[in-house]
Amino acid sequence: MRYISTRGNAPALSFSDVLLSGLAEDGGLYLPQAWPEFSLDDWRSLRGLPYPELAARVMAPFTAPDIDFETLKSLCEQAYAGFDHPAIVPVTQVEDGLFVQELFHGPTLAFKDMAMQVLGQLFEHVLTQRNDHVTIVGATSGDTGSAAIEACRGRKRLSVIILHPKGRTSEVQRRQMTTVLDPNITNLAVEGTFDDCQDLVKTLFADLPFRREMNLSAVNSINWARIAAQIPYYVHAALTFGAPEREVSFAVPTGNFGNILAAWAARRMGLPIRQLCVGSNRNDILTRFLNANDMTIKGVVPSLSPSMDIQVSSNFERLLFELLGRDAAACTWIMTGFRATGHMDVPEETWERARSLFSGLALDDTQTEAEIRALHQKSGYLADPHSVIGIAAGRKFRKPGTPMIAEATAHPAKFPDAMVAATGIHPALPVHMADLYERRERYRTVPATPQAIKDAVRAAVADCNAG
Ligand SMILES: Cc1ncc(COP(=O)(O)O)c(C=O)c1O
Ligand SMILES: N[C@@H](CCOP(=O)(O)O)C(=O)O
Repeated sequence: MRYISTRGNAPALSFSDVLLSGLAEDGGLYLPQAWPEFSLDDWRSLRGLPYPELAARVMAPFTAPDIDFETLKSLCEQAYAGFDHPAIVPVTQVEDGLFVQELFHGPTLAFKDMAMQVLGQLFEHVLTQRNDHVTIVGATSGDTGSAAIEACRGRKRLSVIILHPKGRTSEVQRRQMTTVLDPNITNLAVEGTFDDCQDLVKTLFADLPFRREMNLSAVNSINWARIAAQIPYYVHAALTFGAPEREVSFAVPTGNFGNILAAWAARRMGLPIRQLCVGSNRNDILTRFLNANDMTIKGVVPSLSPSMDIQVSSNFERLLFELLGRDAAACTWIMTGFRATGHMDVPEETWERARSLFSGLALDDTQTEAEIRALHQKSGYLADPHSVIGIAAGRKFRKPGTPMIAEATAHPAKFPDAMVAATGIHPALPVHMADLYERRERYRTVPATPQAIKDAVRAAVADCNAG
């Protein structure tokens, strides 16, 4: 498979090159040159497979010919070996016609592990083949960072620098990152929001001399490999409910638009998905867009679901490119205008196309807390402040006869304060994290300027080489 940029001005690359480069050199995001399409029989042949094999079969068209199927299968088996549930992505019913697929059974208790554990294996495999080293610079609002750190710690061919917004993650999320002391891991607490962190990462990638000097790579969902590894769980859930003979719908708590874009990709590959429901918190730009074609940045406000405190949803660009009929010039024009003005001018017919498939619901903190409490009282299910927003969106938009599957993206133990406030229950951390509050932390606070981040990246790589 070859990949093209949404901005149309970067060379087409193979999977391995896309994995290592992350963002396209023209500032765009990579997408497959042609979408693989699975036949009804292809979908049926995946039924009953162990999750790692299913994941490899779904990802294989994206990674070929660079990675052969047996290698990919073995990498997926290693990636999911440490998950604490035999089904990897178990599904539970919470209400009539409303189900929850739990994506938080990996080492850092969030859905990011689903892709990041695979990425860790892929990086190791490709870099060993090429005898190369990359510097990963990533931005996190709380979960990507720890998942990336866990997947990459101790790997000699990777230096990892993670930017988190200072004081805007939960304490568990911060400690999951800052207590990892391996020499190839650096944590930067940035004086700004997640959007600032993400923008700084993109600025570093746009500085081509720096990018080449440091051999920069990405672990955020701007890296296509992340999206590719998030598609299989939608396939797994749909097959469980009778696909391809029966349609299903999904509801996804959404921030950077990566998770729900993976669901859209599964649909584009032929999986019968009826509706895609976006759940937002007070940072409701996506819901405002879907409801009123109002994609205007209003500034990020802290919420009970910090990982979704995002206003610039990077992966929306991939959807936009597709909805525009892959018109890279139009996509570039709209994205450049968005960056300059903070308002995205989406043509009416493009918006209508988005609305025909996606619906959006936003909950503020009071509503989120009430939803956690009500769901727990009615069904006994304890959902974290992110997952519950997806569940509420699923309930609102569910159509009779079509199962609605809401994605549970984080374990409630990552957000104890919100859980106690809503239910009085303090969910326990798993045994491997039981001493998290006693572990030593290491991070540096930096201003939100490109120069400060560049200096910190150079210093981190030099330290790593010296160590
Ligand atoms: C727990 C949790 N839920 C939801 C989201 C939003 O997912 P996405 O950014 O893929 O839209 C995130 C962060 O990305 C998250 O960490
Ligand atoms: N919510 C994320 C933000 C980054 O999203 P990504 O999927 O693009 O890595 C986080 O928890 O860091």
